Amino acid sequence: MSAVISMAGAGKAFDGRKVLANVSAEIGAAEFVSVLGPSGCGKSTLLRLIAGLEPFDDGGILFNGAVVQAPSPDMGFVFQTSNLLPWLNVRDNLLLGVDLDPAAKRPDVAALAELVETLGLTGFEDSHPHQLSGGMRHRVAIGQALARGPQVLLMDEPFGALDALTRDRLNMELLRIWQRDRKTVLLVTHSISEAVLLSDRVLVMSERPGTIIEDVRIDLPRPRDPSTTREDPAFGDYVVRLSKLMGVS
Ligand SMILES: Nc1ncnc2c1ncn2[C@@H]1O[C@H](COP(=O)(O)OP(=O)(O)OP(=O)(O)O)[C@@H](O)[C@H]1O
Repeated sequence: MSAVISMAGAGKAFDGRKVLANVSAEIGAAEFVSVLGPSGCGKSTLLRLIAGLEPFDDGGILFNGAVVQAPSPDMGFVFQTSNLLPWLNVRDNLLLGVDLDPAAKRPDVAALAELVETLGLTGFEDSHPHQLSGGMRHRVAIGQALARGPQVLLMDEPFGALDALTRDRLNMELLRIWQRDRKTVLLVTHSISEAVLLSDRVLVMSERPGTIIEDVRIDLPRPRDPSTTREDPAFGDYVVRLSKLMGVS
């Protein structure tokens, strides 16, 4: 496996308090990896270190073999709360990150139409955020990250605030995009079942200072689908195993 993201003994402290300690893991090309861990263990911080939004203190974090020192256009970031600007329509919101970054390549008309189609937003290009459902707004936020054509998608609890049905739908759309484009995805989630449903591997973190205590490979057949995959007894076994590791069963 050629590592796209490689962490070796990475650590981070804020105001002298250790948040992350000795984090080591490798994430390969086109892998879908989720991160689970107790609240406050440093999951968002870890994603921000990988994204180059925050410097790490100890160890190393490499992206395609180079030390991460600053954000890269090859990494797209989807935050917990979306970054949509209310006065811009869907099209302009999708292009926001590209337009703000002189190094980013603007998708042409055909590529933008394809992105809108992939996101299920065709016909809503001229709508403004207040005219969209919560799920649609989340899809625009994912689209903002995809518009730059990144190799890696870093997602920080992007579906946390959504109802179960919308969450299932967006999970399926995410899997479809991932399967089609073979992107590397690193997803922070609080949902054990979401992590099992989507991932090739689940990294389980300890209490703060967070470190990776388990790397669980999810050997469920693909393509996956919420209803059939959840009926697979192996799915339940993974959920039980991860719940035990998380101390919630
Ligand atoms: N910029 C910062 N300055 C100071 N402390 C910070 C900063 N960012 C995060 N922290 C602290 O680091 C710890 C880890 O925060 P982080 O958001 O990474 O955890 P998390 O695992 O993502 O939490 P949650 O699951 O609740 O979203 C928390 O105690 C938080 O207060």
